[in-house]
Amino acid sequence: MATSETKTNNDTKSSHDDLAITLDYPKFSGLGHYDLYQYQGFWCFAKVIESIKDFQQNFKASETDLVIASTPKSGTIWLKALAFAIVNRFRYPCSSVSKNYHHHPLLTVSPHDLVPFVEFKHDTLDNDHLRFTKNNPTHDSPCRLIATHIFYPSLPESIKTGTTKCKVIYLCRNPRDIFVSLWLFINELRAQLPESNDYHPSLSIEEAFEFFCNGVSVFGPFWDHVLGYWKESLENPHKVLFMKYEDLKKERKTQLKRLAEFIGCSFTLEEERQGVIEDVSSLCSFEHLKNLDVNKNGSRKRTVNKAYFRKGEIGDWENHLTPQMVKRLDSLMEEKLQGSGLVFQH
Ligand SMILES: Nc1ncnc2c1ncn2[C@@H]1O[C@H](COP(=O)(O)OS(=O)(=O)O)[C@@H](OP(=O)(O)O)[C@H]1O
Repeated sequence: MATSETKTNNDTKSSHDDLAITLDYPKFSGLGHYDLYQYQGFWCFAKVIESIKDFQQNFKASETDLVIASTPKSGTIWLKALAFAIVNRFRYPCSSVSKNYHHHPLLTVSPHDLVPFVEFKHDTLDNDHLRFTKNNPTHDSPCRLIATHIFYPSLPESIKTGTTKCKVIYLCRNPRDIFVSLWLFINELRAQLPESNDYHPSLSIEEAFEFFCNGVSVFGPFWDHVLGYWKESLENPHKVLFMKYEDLKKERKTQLKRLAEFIGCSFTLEEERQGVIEDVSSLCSFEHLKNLDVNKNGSRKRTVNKAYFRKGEIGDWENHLTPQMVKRLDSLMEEKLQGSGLVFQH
């Protein structure tokens, strides 16, 4: 690893530690790289709490805001790309034969920078990372897009209960694949840290699984995360759209139409005829995004962009989980989601 990267990681870690000293929240150190703190019912990093408080206290939702919410590793980066492509399609055409196609921001900027997480402000390399979200909506781009992993009840009041028509799109994924993706991602982050006496090269799947099942995961417990948004989507379907990674994979066109309609910029019949939905889908496909230079070779402060594009498949859990793990996770989910009507496909 390059010295400058090591220094950045050290700096980031020590600033997390400094802040951590002042925190009065339940703490979990088992992940081995950064401690997790339990804030308003979910587990997250110290620095994130600072940003969340800022978001909760100072964010004022406007009519046209669109909040992309998700549980980590559910394909957030994909939904960010899709939502960005859909709301900006008149300004930035998605068809590769259009003469303006090469100016499309998704070709050169990570979706995580185009639609930033409000809680990861400290992790961006770009001081002006909110430049796209700051854009006032125009007739070309009807929405301001922001993203978050925080629990539904912790969203700012102006998003949840304000008189604004601000909308929330939630993405989740089956817990078996979420767990595997998260475990491998944590190990990817750990691999980028410098070695030290108390540093373990990787977190074993058994350890990580135990933590996950006990509810200790980044922005977990997983089941509380999904249930918060699920219940709100049932009570307030015009406010919260609940989407699943598996549906997006299997019924791409139907789900993109559903997404655009919810946002308030449905595809017209003429657009459908011209293949605009397919264009959006191809622009944001796993293979296409993964192979763009920015997503292959670019990086953020703590993470290389390629870590967000691993396999992009349904069912990779089969390569990692034992039958006993599957059984335990399934019965845990059955117990936690009982009576909610929420089910996952694997
Ligand atoms: N375009 C596209 N299509 C399908 N799947 C995709 C796409 N882009 C990313 N991915 C897969 O999504 C997983 C990363 O999830 P997140 O973006 O939610 O990660 S994060 O929470 O922002 O860290 C991660 O899943 P796994 O491959 O299973 O680890 C990515 O590979």
